[in-house]
Amino acid sequence: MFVVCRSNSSSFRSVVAATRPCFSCPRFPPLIAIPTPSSSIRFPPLRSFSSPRQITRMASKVAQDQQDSRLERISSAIRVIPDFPKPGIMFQDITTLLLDTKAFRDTIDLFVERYRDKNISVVAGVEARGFIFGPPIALAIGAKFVPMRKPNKLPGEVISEEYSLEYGTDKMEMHVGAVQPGDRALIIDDLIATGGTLGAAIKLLERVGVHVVECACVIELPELKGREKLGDKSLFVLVKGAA
Ligand SMILES: O=P(O)(O)OC[C@H]1O[C@H](OP(=O)(O)OP(=O)(O)O)[C@H](O)[C@@H]1O
Ligand SMILES: Nc1ncnc2[nH]cnc12
Repeated sequence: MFVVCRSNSSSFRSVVAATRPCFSCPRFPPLIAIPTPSSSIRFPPLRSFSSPRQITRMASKVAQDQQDSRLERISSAIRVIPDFPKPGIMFQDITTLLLDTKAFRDTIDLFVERYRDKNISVVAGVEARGFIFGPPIALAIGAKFVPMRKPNKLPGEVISEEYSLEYGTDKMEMHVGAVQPGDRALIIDDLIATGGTLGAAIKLLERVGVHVVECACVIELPELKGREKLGDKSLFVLVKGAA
């Protein structure tokens, strides 16, 4: 699995190669502190920085390393289950990510850091797993949360859009009146595979005059070329997995 922070519309990209075995949620063994006699401690020489630019470069390297370590932790916390829900599917299970409070918080923080200054008025979450990540992001950036639901779940008047999936077909519905023309939306889901789901969400929102600023997912399965279904819409993902 690749740890990646990627948007197809910007140069924001930090990639660290990492592997993620199936079935497990591996953790690094704890570091063991070995007592050292104080007389033997050797400190590296202090470096002097000759220009503010060098200091800025150091600071951005530190920020980059912190981001990469967050992405690695998120990647490691996602479990992969082969042959679920049917043979040939490598199921990316985010429930293990939710058990890791640091990785879950980092996931939300990375999205909030990206979207808090983008003037987003609606976070549209796709059922079911977009309902997990969407609301905390919406609250943090001061946007309303709108659920994009499976058919016959919403009680009010709905508009709907059919779409095809990696394993079947489905329909997505949204309440009439939940969004207004001119709203600026972020669409959030846990994963993009073939892109059918996000494509349907974009269509639903655009049909009622909403501007979709970006789609965001925790995981992308690049082999399935889901990005191609999004037209010119930008997609931001944290990690990539094998289909
Ligand atoms: O890019 P696509 O090929 O459209 O697939 C991605 C969608 O598939 C999964 O949901 P699923 O349809 O399995 O529904 P669930 O979250 O309710 O289980 C996933 O959570 C995405 O919503
Ligand atoms: N491989 C996969 N893992 C989890 N959710 C999915 N939705 C579509 N493909 C999926």
